[in-house]
Parts: sequence; C-alpha cells; structure tokens
Amino acid sequence: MRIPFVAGNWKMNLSVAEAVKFLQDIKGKLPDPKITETCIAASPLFLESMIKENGDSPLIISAENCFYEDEGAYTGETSPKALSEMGVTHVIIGHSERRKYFNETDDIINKKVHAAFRNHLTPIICCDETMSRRESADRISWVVSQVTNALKSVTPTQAEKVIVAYEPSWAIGSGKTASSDEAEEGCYLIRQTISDLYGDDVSDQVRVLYGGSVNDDNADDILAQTDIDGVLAGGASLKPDSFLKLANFLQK
Ligand SMILES: O=C[C@H](O)COP(=O)(O)O
Repeated sequence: MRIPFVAGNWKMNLSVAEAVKFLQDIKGKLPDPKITETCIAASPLFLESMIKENGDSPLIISAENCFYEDEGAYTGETSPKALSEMGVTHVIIGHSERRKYFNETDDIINKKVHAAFRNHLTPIICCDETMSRRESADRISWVVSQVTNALKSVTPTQAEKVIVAYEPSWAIGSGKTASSDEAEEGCYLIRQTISDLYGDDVSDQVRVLYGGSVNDDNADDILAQTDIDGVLAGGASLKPDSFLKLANFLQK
C-alpha cells in the first residue's frame, strides 16, 4: 500500500525566520505519517534552522535541488553529501523551473538522481509538460522520455523508492489546475512507464504526485484519483493553514 505524500515546495520564498515560525505553527497538527507523509522543500539557506526546529515532528525536510557531484570546484552549487550530513532526507530533482531557467537536461537530471541515491536522499523527480507539448502529437513520448531518462541505470530497488511528480508547467503558479482527469492521465502515464521499465511490483510502490495550482478547493478531486498518491504544492504551501488543510485532507 502506498502512503500518500503531501509536499510543499517553497521555491525562493519566505525568510529563515518565517520558515522557523511556519514549523512552530504546524507543530503537533500534522497527520500520522502512517496515514499521510508530509514534506516541505526549502532553500538550502533554511535547512539547518528548519531541521533544528522540526525536532521529532514527522515533517520531512527536503532540499529543492542539489548538484550531481558530492564535492569539488563547483562554485555556488549544493552538495548532496552535505545535505545528507545535515539530516536532509529528500531532494526535488528536475523541477520545471530548473529545466526552464537553469537549462537542466534529462542527462543532468539523471546524474542528480544517482547523486541523491549515492547520498541516501530520496529523489522527488519532476516531470514537466508545457502547453505546446500537451497539444502536440508527441505528448506521450515526451512524458515517457523524461521518466525513462531520469531513471537510466537506476536499479529496481532504488526505483521503488523514487517519488515522481507530474507537473504540467502550464498549471504551475497560473491558477489553472489540470482537471482531475488530466492530472490522473499524466500520473497514470508515469506509472505505466515505470511498469514498462521495471514491472508492476516496482510501479505499484512508486508514489506519483500531481503539482500545479493545487489548493484546498481542488485537492479533494485530485487526491481521489487512482494513480495520484499526493500533491506537490507551491503557493498553497506557503501559509501554515493552507498547508495543514492539504496535509490533513486524507484524515478528515
Ligand atoms: O513545485 C510546485 C509546483 O511548481 C506547483 O506550484 P503552484 O502550486 O504554485 O502552482
């Protein structure tokens, strides 16, 4: 059985003080992690203070990105080894904003997935879909190739631990959520691709999330879909109240 996963991605928002206050505000109000796992991905500048404040709360603290080498002359990059040493357990890889603004390719994303596993970090791999791709004939092969390339040389034991997010970029921050059918279609396609690569035993374990203008009004329909195991929320994760509503949806 797959445990639902509700994640927030703060992107380049909030301050360290606001991040700490957020954790204080949600303390003791999160669901039992056997029912829903909850996670916040934040800037590397915030992570140490967040881990300290989080204490033994079930909230998973994730990075929003990491580099594909553990150390070396890579000015300005974030070491996956250092993240792991700090107590970070998860890392988002290949978010559409990384693909768009930082030219991340499938090859770079694959290297980052391996770097995450090498450092005992669970990768939350994002799969993008632009509106022009959505309307094009090669739409399916685009989603399939992102998943296939991200998982190149990943073992079945590693693959069953990955979390994959279907995040159509036309729905990100736009207020235009994919309909629950569209979201299910994307997440089903991702699970099918993993099944084709590794078989059903692995694909049945992988959590597939939907991301793109999720909020507490539309989460109900989205979370009811067969192949959607949770959400990756941006804007709706910035306020404790709205994050808690998403986090506690399945416990209502
Ligand atoms: O990682 C999160 C996604 O980019 C969704 O962001 P959003 O909920 O603000 O549309």
